[in-house]
Amino acid sequence: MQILLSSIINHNRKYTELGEVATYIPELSKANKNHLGIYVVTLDGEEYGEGDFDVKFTMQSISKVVTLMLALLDNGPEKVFEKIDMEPTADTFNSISSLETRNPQKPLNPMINSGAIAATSLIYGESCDKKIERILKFTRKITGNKEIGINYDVFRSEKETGHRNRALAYYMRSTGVLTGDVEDILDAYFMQCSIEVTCKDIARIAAMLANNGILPWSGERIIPAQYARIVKTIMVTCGMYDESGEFAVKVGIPGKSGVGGGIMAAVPNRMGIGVFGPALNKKGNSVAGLKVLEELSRELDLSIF
Ligand SMILES: NC(=O)CC[C@H](N)C(=O)O
Repeated sequence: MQILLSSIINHNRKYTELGEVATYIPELSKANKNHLGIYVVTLDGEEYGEGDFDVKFTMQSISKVVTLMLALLDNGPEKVFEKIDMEPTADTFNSISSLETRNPQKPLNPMINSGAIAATSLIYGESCDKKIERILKFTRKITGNKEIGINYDVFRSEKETGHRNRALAYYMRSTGVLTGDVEDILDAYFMQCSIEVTCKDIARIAAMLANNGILPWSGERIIPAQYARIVKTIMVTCGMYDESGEFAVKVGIPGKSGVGGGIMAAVPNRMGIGVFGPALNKKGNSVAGLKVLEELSRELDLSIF
């Protein structure tokens, strides 16, 4: 496995040249576009890291999986899916149009920004501080990494420039999807996106999902198997935004990407994978990260289809 991962990282690094680091959140533009790393956690207890697997990056949209799990634990699936739909979209992750044209009362799914902001609003805790404290605690528990925290430079950068998310949130406030203080909900959303991790951390979250909600290394149940199934299904249909179809065909693993360059992939009953490469394609997914997962899936026959 180590040799395989090393060769995959080495010959896919050239693809980092084909993408660009995100600049719409100014702080993210400081990333090194040539970084590429992978970490694998198998369910029988083996771990492998290659390339830039220990470089820190912010979760960005990968955090949407964490907050969906917590929203499910807090409210149950019925209440969550009364507020947020579970339908894929062919629009971009920050699209506004579908909110009005499809169903003003329901963002399309929890993996795009509108649905994720709604999911964050459902997390128990009357203020941003309370919600984020619980999100951090939950993330530390799943990853086993007590050091996990927020990159406040990225948080401030997004808070200052996140007008599009602000537009989505105020629109949802007007249609009753959100209740309460919109800025406070947005702060919680921007903070969850700014949680700093490495490939290892997201591989561990993926391993728990791959293991149907149980931490493979301790046997501790984090979420019911039914919630793990819901989350993995939504990752398949919506996790790579408007590239989810192509990802399902080429990689075939429940995955979730973020504009920080991370991709988290949960191979049911086999392994959790964390990939990092901040050079992104036009859809906001890691260019070389996709290539790495495509090759690994082919080599180890990981597609669930
Ligand atoms: N695709 C992403 O990773 C988007 C997350 C980012 N924080 C945003 O809201 O725009």
